Amino acid sequence: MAIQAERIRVLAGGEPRPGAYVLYLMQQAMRSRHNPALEYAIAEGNRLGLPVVVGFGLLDGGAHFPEANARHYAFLLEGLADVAAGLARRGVAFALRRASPAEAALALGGEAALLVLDRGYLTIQKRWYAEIARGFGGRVVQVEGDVVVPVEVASAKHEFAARTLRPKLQRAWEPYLAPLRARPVKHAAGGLALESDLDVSDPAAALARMTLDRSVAPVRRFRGGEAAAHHRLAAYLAGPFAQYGTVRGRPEAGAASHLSPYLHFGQISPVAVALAVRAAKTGGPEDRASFLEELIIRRELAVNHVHTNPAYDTYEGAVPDWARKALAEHAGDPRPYDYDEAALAEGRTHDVHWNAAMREMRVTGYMHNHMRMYWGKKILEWSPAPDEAFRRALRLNNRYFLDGRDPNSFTNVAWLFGLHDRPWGRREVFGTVRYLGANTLKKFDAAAYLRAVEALCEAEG
Ligand SMILES: Cc1cc2nc3c(=O)[nH]c(=O)nc-3n(C[C@H](O)[C@H](O)[C@H](O)COP(=O)(O)OP(=O)(O)OC[C@H]3O[C@@H](n4cnc5c(N)ncnc54)[C@H](O)[C@@H]3O)c2cc1C
Repeated sequence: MAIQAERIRVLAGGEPRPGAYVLYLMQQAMRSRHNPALEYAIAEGNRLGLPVVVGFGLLDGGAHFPEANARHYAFLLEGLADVAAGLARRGVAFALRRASPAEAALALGGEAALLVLDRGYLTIQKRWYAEIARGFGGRVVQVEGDVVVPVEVASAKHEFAARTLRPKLQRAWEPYLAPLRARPVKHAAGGLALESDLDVSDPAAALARMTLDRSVAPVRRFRGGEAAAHHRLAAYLAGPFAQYGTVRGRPEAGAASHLSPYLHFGQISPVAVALAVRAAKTGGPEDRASFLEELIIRRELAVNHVHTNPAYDTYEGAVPDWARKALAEHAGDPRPYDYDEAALAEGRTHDVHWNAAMREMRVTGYMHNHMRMYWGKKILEWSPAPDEAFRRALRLNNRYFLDGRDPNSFTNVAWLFGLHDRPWGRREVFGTVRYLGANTLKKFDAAAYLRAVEALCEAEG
């Protein structure tokens, strides 16, 4: 199947110039399969009689993502080892530069006939793409591969809630839910002498060579890379998926896919996941519909939010007026508990279930959606002010979750404070913003959840 035209945007026009290769600067879609930007670069290379080079810019910790730490970099480097090996098998070169993505693109771009980009939606990513389009001096094409429905096709405006985006996505998605053929590479890159600044074939050694925050350790629970992602997807569809429709809200039931870290790092394509879910022999219509609701509608609602609201990472910019007003009216209410951020991060509250959720996140890098909602709502309840609660929730989210710093992170943290939601009954601290209390814990086997967290944390050693 060809790459849909709506996925392709020309950021800098003109014909390809004379050059030694087609350069694809990989930034969002860190995979060698089911990657429209890569397939586009290969098709262009074949047409122009040129090999393809995949460039990657990697900066030491903190330079652009202050919350990123050894946990995230370990996962990313495991992914890059897979990428480099997968590309080599296809005859595509891989060159890593210890530089920002924009600097890497421009450094490797001197000999490129054409530059291809993939697409993410965070402000920092948009800045890189603009810098590249300005600085390259030739044709730059961006290919959007980490959403099912291209963001501008889905909606031209900031959507009010899932219910307003859902019909638009459902009307639009069919043509985009199509498999992507891996094109044969006609001009292998074997003859190009391009060294990488960091050898990613041994991810642990590469990690040791980087300067970064090591206070948050890599986890055993998730191994990075497209091979691990596809293995996890296959195992999931063979078993737990069959219960998704009925027990997806139960954190202890094991019905979630745990694919979010792979989706965040672009190690698996959402289209490939959706197609596999549709084709799965297990599960019924309810499981399929429920999973696609989360994977496409909720996930792409988050993309819509960060894409159309540049202030997505601030309380003032991301939380709707009605909710900020309601929270301000209750800013003076006494808090039932008032913890500082260290007490929260270390899971030292009066609430054993909350502490367990925080421990699961801190030690293993993941938490079930149901517990994330409870976890975040309590941060609002137990912090001195809503804007401070927003910053705390976001900092903890992005520091400990492997899937942190994602459009989903910013959007779901803002949801805690009323984004994409409606007013509910008024109560202390929350005003008319939705409250979650002890009842949340009665909807599943909370004791079993505590045992599961204990086992998961023990397995981390
Ligand atoms: C306070 C809070 C913070 C969150 N922070 C993050 C975050 O940092 N990164 C992140 O990826 N998700 C975040 N989420 C959304 C959601 O909890 C996770 O995506 C999900 O739990 C990941 O687990 P899974 O892959 O096993 O999900 P599954 O249940 O297997 O779902 C499949 C996929 O659908 C998408 N999805 C599921 N639930 C949601 C949702 N509520 N919103 C948007 N997409 C969804 C994800 O891509 C997920 O991988 C947060 C939710 C809340 C309430």
